[in-house]
Amino acid sequence: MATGIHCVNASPVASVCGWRSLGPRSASTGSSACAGSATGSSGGANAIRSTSHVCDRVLARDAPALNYSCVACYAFRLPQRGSDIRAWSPPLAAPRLIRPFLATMSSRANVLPRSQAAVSTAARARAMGHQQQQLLPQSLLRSAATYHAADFAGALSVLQPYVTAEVLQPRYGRLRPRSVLVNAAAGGSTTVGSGINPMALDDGVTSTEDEDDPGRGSGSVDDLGSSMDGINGSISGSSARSRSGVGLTTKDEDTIASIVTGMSHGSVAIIRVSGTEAVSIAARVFRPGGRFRFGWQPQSHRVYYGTAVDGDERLLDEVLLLVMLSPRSYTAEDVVEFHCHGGGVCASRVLRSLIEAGARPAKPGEFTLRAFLNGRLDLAQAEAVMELIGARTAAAADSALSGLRAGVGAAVSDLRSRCLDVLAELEARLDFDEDLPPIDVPELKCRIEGIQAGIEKALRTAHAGNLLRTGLQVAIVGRPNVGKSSLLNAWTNSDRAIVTEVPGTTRDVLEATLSVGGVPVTLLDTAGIRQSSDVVERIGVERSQAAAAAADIAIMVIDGATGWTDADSDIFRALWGDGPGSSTCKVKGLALLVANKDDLRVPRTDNGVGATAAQSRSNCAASSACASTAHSHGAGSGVSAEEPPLPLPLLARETFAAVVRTSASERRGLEALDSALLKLAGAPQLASGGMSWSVNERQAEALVRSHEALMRLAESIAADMPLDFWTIDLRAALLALGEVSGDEVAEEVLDTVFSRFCIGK
Ligand SMILES: Nc1nc2c(ncn2[C@@H]2O[C@H](COP(=O)(O)OP(=O)(O)OP(=O)(O)O)[C@@H](O)[C@H]2O)c(=O)[nH]1
Ligand SMILES: [Mg+2]
Repeated sequence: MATGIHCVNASPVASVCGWRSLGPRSASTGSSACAGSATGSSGGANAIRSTSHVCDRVLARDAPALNYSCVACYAFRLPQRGSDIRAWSPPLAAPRLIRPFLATMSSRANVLPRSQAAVSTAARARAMGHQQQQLLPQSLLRSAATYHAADFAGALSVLQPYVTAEVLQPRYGRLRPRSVLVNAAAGGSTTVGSGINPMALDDGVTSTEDEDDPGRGSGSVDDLGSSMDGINGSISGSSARSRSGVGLTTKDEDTIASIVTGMSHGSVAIIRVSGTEAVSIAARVFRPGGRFRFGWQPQSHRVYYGTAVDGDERLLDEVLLLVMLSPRSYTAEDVVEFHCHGGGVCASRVLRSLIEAGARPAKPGEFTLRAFLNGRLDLAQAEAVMELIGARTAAAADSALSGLRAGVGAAVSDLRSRCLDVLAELEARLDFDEDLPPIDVPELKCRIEGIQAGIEKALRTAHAGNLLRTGLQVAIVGRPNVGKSSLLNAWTNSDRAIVTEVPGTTRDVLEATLSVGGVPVTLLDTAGIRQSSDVVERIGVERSQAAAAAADIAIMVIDGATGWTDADSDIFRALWGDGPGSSTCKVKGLALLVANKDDLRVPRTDNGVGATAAQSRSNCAASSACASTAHSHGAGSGVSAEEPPLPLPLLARETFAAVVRTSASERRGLEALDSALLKLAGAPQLASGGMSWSVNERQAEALVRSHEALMRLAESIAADMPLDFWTIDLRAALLALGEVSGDEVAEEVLDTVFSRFCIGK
């Protein structure tokens, strides 16, 4: 026996798993007199002595059996010896930190001498599915927090039986948190007699209730979450209190309510109520109809018909009530939804009545925040919810859905766990250098490069993801009458813009939206640019130039039948050129050239006759008679590929990334325009629907930091720096990866993320 950590080994569950054998010298060294039984069964004073002992050993790094506690200290940010234990609050998203803990456990088992049982425990821990592991965190964290009030050895002693019990118990429903705790306590953990009884803080879910309630103990995954909630609730409250007064991310016990369907004039409006009091508050407002009129005991995932009333029993609306009890709800809390008549008035009245009955109006993003804090979603998934709600195209929604289904989180968790594996190996060398074979540096480098490649792969999704989220603003500019408004109408398949043969028809900037290969595009039709004495037209021209300068992509339209003219050169000089004639509004973004009215162009022949003919017809370019004649001549397909290149001044040729021939009146060349736009925007694969999840700006920034830290690590390895330096960079990489999923994230970041949500989300 080495330390208080080994107290757990005495627990029936843990000893079955061979936990004791994980430390190489645990059985033989006998380096401490602080046996397990002393920590747990003899109560507070011994526990504290034991804790000090454990701390000493962690700091001295001389106790092999404490490797796991090092990892847990790191994962749970347990305080160092001497720090005020009361100031500790678990990291906000610590629930998911247990996964790295498990991963490390596994990798330790790979590098350290161990028993066969330990290997199989570790292997099974690794084999545990993502969802199962997600169930562990909250209860572990919160239980750990309770025990932590006494000492962190106690906290770890709670973690271990959970982990081992989870490994051993494929049927989660058979596992009762209380019984596990009792096991831990009986096995010598610090709980009993430590002065803090975690059950005393319980939200009233006693083990008897758990045992008796078939709905909560039927063995499903959800049921475990439910039964653990009693424990969870207690510590969440205390940890929340310790963070009180800070931003939105403070988890509180209020029951919140909000209209979640917006105030539009739909036929149905939904009000969501979430929190421990959701059912009782709803019961004060809801009057069931039919056979429930004389007695109503709401059951989860049932819909009830009835009415909503105010405090004076005045009828507010006829409603449907949907009950979703914890943890099988969006927030993992008790949730009740009122489905009212739409139109705003009914829902507002019912919401007011719910607030009078004790609910608090939800803040923006608070439902999703609770889902995150309760371990229902990771941070990347929470962000995906926001993206899904705000998606403007089907491709953007698909990408958000893919993120919501743990796309980003899973990929980053995998990278993180690989980082932890490497870290575990390095730390093992720091702890037991003399016992272990030297590090295989080429193999280590290879693993680090693999992680970097994974980060780079995730980063490659950032640009296309950003395009899907924010879309593109595209301004159409050119001289009057070249067909800008016609092009906007044809492209958006609408009659949005007025089209006439009178030059100067469009006077102001006009907007229309469309999806180009899944990218939401905002098209801006502008007034034709020319010198004018008309004050209104002059203002219109100024706005055209400003729109072109501000857009992501400027499309300059010319008359494809006449080709490039001097008037086009003037506009080009004004928008792209320097010196005389250039405007103050310069186009800095990307540029395309569209040669419209291609139906009027006479194809060039080898002797150039066509060009002359087209030139001679330029005066009637706008007339429909000419258009039909040109068409009968079999004007081009709209794509310049098989056509001779359009003669352009050198500077223009260098400025425009592509030249596309179109006929707005015949709706030709629009696919070529789509492709050119996507290619220019850097997302050609979007057109083929080849986009799944993508990282957003915040996640990309964290991934870049992580990549940089791994680069530094590679440099440290190349420079043959001491191992300690390697671990510093590796920890930095881990920290940055943890920010993506929210495993390790500052409260301010959470506030920023969730404040972008709107009310009711
Ligand atoms: N034959 C032919 N005529 C076109 C085409 N596109 C536009 N036109 C005609 O050209 C004329 C001007 O079209 P608009 O779309 O109003 O041109 P605009 O560039 O918006 O003009 P302003 O608003 O004055 O700047 C109309 O008579 C259109 O029918 C085309 O592709 N082929
Ligand atoms: Mg126009």
